[in-house]
Amino acid sequence: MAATFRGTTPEPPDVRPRLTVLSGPSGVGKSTVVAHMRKEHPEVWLSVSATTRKPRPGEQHGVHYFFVTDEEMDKLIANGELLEWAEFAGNRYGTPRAAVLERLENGEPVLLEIDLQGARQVRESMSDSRLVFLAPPSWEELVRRLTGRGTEPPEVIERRLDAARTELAAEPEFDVTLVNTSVEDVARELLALMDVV
Ligand SMILES: Nc1ncnc2c1ncn2[C@@H]1O[C@H](COP(=O)(O)OP(=O)(O)OP(=O)(O)O)[C@@H](O)[C@H]1O
Ligand SMILES: Nc1nc2c(ncn2[C@@H]2O[C@H](COP(=O)(O)O)[C@@H](O)[C@H]2O)c(=O)[nH]1
Repeated sequence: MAATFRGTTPEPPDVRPRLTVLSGPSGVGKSTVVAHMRKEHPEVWLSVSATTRKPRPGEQHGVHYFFVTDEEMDKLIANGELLEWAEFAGNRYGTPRAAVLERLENGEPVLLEIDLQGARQVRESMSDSRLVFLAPPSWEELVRRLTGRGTEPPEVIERRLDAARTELAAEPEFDVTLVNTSVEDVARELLALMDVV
């Protein structure tokens, strides 16, 4: 486990946090790690976000995201239905509040995969949450992964890399950093942090 952790492994908190936030720059591998983890541990509940982004090939409404219009997103925000929301690289994203609170009330492990702005909002509103930063092994590898995924045109990749500079500088704000060198190792470490294994 020590191979992937950076910095000091935190002391266990007095009360086990049940809400885990996974954040990190676009393309670092958040979705890949979460998918790997949930293949063997489907009991880890991942919040499905709402977004104004258009679906990528293969993405399904209600599975990967709730794909909404700008007007629908306006309403979700105005009605207080989002636990947090942010604009990221030209699109808006938000976490539906009710589903998260319901799972937490049932004592289920809950995972959010969101950007830095959202992570900061959750830290303010849910003080017992644990914030995990997923870091790339290097800047060059991050660029390679984001470009190699082939889902965004060059100008969107540039916007995401601009955001990545800010996100990487915010690493010290997080409780734990995991370096995504190996998907299997990070998935195992995340499960351990969530007390799932
Ligand atoms: N440890 C790894 N080694 C090599 N490639 C990886 C690793 N983890 C993820 N990848 C690859 O990097 C690319 C980006 O991964 P992924 O889409 O999971 O990133 P993400 O952080 O969820 O991005 P976004 O925030 O844009 O949604 C994918 O092509 C994925 O296969
Ligand atoms: N603040 C929030 N950020 C979110 C949410 N859902 C996803 N995200 C983050 O947005 C970027 C881009 O995602 P992509 O699917 O378009 O590549 C990435 O960092 C996600 O983690 C959310 O509900 N709130």
